[in-house]
Amino acid sequence: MKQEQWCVRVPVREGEPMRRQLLSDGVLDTSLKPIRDGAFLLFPVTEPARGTERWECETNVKPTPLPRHDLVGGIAIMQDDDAEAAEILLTSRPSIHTVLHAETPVSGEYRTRAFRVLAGVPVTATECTEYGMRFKIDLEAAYFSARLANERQRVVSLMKEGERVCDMFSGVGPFAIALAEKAGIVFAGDINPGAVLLMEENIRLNRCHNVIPMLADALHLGDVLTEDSFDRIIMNLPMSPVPFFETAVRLVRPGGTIHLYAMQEDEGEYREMIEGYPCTITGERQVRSYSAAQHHAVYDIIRTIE
Ligand SMILES: C[S@@+](CC[C@H](N)C(=O)[O-])C[C@H]1O[C@@H](n2cnc3c(N)ncnc32)[C@H](O)[C@@H]1O
Repeated sequence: MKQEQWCVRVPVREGEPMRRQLLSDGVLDTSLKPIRDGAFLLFPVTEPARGTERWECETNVKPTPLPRHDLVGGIAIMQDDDAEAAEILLTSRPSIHTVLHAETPVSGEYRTRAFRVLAGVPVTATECTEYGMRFKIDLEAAYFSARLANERQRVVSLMKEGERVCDMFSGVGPFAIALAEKAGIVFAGDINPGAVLLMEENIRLNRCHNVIPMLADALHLGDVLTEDSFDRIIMNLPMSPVPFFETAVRLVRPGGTIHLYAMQEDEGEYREMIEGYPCTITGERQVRSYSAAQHHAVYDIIRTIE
């Protein structure tokens, strides 16, 4: 049977890194095998994005297509409430211990979701690895997205050794722990006690002696941390960053950088707000698509040297 499929094309020698990246982005269609086309490999993906193409394939479709899912550590998350499909998924992927159905979208102050167990071990906790780091997570207790793995590495690549960093909305600590590799010190705060507990475990697990976890409302960080002292600020609360931007500008030193994450429909939606401060935007890029209308964007911002 012939069918059309969205694929990402890469030279064969770049196949494995691309497979890992697509897997960590949660877009690799694991129900289909990669396709060899001369010197290239085509990886079937579950959603079209920049750089994907339509490809007609006929011979490599496995008999039972797997249901669509996101993978976080040993947990598969299905949008469909289909226990039969969940069992198929569980039995065909030995690394999956639990299949969950997301009953609500990401919501509330803690940015969490409610889940129901469809198959496997009845837990919402798991461990995942990202660029050699290990993270304990509990999907119902605290936010975590594996789709930001490459973005965290992009920020690491921009850093100088010994930087003083503040992660204002750190969750279970993936940014703080990734950046700790180069930073002198990272202050990492979150308002969710469950997230801070997991962050403490992850700091221990990854032996990051330079990360200071804090149970803190980001609005008040300016009262406890030294103003004008940070080389870099991470602001990953993309649904509502505006009330916190003033604090970020207070904390960062002149010439230091703020990475502001924001959910937006059109490019440049936050430019006017940012330009109301003594700041210069040095870059704006799309990190990932979020829904048909919105994408998760990052603005790289430098505090102006007056
Ligand atoms: C989108 S998550 C980002 C987590 C983490 N940076 C990551 O990439 O996985 C936003 C986090 O901000 C936290 N949060 C929400 N409001 C906050 C506030 N006023 N102060 C501190 N943290 C807050 C939530 O609990 C949540 O863990």
